[in-house]
Amino acid sequence: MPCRLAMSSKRKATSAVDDASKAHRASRDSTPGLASQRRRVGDAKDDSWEPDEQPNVLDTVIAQNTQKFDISAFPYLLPPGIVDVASRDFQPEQKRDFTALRLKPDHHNRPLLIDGWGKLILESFHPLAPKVQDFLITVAEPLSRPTFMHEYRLATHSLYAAVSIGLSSDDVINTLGRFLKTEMPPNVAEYVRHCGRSYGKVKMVLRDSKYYVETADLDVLQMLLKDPIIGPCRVQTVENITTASAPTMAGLAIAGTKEAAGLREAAGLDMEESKRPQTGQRATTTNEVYNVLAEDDGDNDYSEQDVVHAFQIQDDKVSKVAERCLALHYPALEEYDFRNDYINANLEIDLRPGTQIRPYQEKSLSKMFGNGRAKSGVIVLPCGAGKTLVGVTAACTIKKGVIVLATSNMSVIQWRNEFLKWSNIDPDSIAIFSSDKKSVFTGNTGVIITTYSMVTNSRERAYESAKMMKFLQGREWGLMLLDEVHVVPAQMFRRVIGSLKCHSKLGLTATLLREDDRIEDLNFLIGPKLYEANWMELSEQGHIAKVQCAEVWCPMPTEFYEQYLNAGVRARSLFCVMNPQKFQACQYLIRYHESRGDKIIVFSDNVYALEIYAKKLMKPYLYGGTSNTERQEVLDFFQNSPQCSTLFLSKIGDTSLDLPEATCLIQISAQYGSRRQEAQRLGRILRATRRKDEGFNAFFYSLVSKDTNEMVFSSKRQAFLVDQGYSFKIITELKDMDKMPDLEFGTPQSRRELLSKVLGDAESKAWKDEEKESAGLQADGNMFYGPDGKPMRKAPRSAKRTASALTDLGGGQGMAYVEQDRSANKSIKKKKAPQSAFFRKVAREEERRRKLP
Ligand SMILES: Nc1ncnc2c1ncn2[C@@H]1O[C@H](COP(=O)(O)OP(=O)(O)OP(=O)(O)O)[C@@H](O)[C@H]1O
Repeated sequence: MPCRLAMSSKRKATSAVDDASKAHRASRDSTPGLASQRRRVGDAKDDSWEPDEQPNVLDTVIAQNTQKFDISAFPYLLPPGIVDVASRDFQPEQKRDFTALRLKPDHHNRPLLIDGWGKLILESFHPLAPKVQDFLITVAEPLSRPTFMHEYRLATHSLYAAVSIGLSSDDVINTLGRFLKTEMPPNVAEYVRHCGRSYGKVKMVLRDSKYYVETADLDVLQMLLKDPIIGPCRVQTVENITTASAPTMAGLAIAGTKEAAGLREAAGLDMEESKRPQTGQRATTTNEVYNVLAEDDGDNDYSEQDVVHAFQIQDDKVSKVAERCLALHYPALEEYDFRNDYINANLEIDLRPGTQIRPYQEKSLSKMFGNGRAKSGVIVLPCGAGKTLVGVTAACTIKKGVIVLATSNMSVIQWRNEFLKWSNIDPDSIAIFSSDKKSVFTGNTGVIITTYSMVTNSRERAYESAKMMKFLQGREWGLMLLDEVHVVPAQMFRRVIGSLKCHSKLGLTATLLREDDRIEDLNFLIGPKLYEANWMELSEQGHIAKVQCAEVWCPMPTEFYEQYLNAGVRARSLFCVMNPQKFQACQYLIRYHESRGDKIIVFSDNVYALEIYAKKLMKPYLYGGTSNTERQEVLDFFQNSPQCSTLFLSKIGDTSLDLPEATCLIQISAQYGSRRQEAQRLGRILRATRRKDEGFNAFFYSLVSKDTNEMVFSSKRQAFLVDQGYSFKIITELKDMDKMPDLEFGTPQSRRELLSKVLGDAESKAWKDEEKESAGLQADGNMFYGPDGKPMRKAPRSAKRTASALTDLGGGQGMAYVEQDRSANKSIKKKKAPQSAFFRKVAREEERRRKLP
């Protein structure tokens, strides 16, 4: 490590400082697992000041009021926007009170503890831990997996997922019982049994382009029909309820992967062609459906187990019905018996013979195809762990029409390339529907790759787009692949689910996170979480890079801090990022890592700061306003030239950027407390090609201005990564930084000049440049995220214009062009020559070299 942890003796005495520090501590304390992770920093045996170990007024108050403390009575103790300490730190403590539990005599041989709320704690250092972990990942939801203790929770969805792959409630209870240090609490056992009983009773089936709710249980049918929400969603046709013989269950099959080494052939792959389900016999049309069906039941040859009763629901009510079924504890399963689908055309697609599926990819797919059918749900793998290949393999297994939804045009192209790379699909069978390109596949069926915004666009469409949408909506798809599926719960994307008819859906993401509470909605919009990989395990195995994370505290010079305290909320972030000591830390770290041969990405959300930093340090930079050609040029240069070791990136680089050369990341400004952005940025260095080198480590530095809101946000941002097992070291001082030659802003005079420049620009330029960023992003079809981390369709209100590629501006690409700020466009036009000082410098140097004799 280039840095030394050192004691910061200075503590400013202003009340504002105390507030900020308190806020910081409170926020840290409010993050589950964080405090313990922070303490691990102490393992470094330094004598550094540790925030967790300082006496905290809040802790004292809490300690004195353990039984009766009501945080709402003390709102002034918590800074606005911080989750209250009482509910995060204390109530869960009560829930995790294990004192009443009786340990089994041989408890030391067992690695698992459970409380009365279904929370499980695994000793991950126990010899049995790997086995238990495999089981837990099937039946429970991982909450936090730091080095020594893993937390899981038995949740309804995870139990449903377990039952769906053939585990019975008793299997779950007995297996857990074997691993537990204590007896299983009876209420938890009852809860598991309850989930087992209701699971699988209701199914959502797509047949002949119509959606049906199916059940074999007449009591459940009656309940659903009488339900005030589900009842009205029924399609009132002559044939209200149909009764059919139940389709036979088939064995496990991951078809289409037989050529792929590494993917275990599952039992029953050579499944018999089972009988096609008979199509519906008419049952009755009366409102007293239940009674009549009951009579019918007695009259026909079917036993209750052998028949299913179904009623059709309106296409646009599918997610509403699914949501309600879940609320009634009868989740509507979406399972696709693709082997017995004789209606939809087969797609010629198989994995290429050389394709080697990694074990965790195989495991995740086995959860999807666990009972011989394709289950809808979500697979969570870390950034760079190969979600695309998982999606491609699922498509090769189902072998029916596939629709892929991606977040940007760039991602659409990447998906197409990955399909061609991993599978033997005919290139003509892949179509693209994006703002840049529209193509169709030639055969009866194929793969179509599009963006969320294309299929949710509610504006009047160009003729070509409208035709394409009709094509998408007018047929059944075997599989819908939803990339970055965490965006789906946004109101505008929900429509996608209803408007496209798919037999199965697979959501893929690294960060099943939203700052709102809508992530749970994926359970009925897509399906349960089927698999979530362990980041630390994958980095131990070399599939993703090992990363050392650090938060570098950068004190602010007094004159900057005064301005910071007097500034409004938005301008404060400008002073934080323009803090000259932060600049120096960034300069120091770049120099250090360049000298080690690292390739460095510096991330700044603030485009004004991005430009100033990059120009001063003579490095290339990219932001939303950079043209596509220059963007490609800069990326190629960064990847291939030893002359370029550092690249400055705005948030356009957060996702979908494959830069395997990058080994170090420095974050100077970020989007408030967004946990997802932190993880996505870390993802840029997880794919480092050098990850398999002996002793290799990538580095992630988050630079925060000390005693400011940045510290609070930083703690919140890290929470997700800490739960994945990363620990952030706190660096309070960079060794010998002030002795570094050419250190910028080393004199009071230069700092004063910087301050007056920032003050002068604060009102105008700084924020105008954010508009440029937004414009560029919109042209790219990327998502915006608001201060709360929620995805937004449009640029923030301050954005005045939409820039795009010239070809798009003709209106034929299905994108509307709005120009409201003409002067801003002029400034874009002016910038035809390379904007980057770095490139100008390279050009000058080349010119000089040419002139040399
Ligand atoms: N089984 C595999 N064998 C070899 N290479 C693989 C395998 N799986 C994935 N990869 C490679 O790993 C890299 C990352 O894959 P991919 O882009 O699909 O990751 P991702 O999980 O989608 O990342 P992000 O979340 O950052 O978009 C790619 O270069 C891909 O080709």
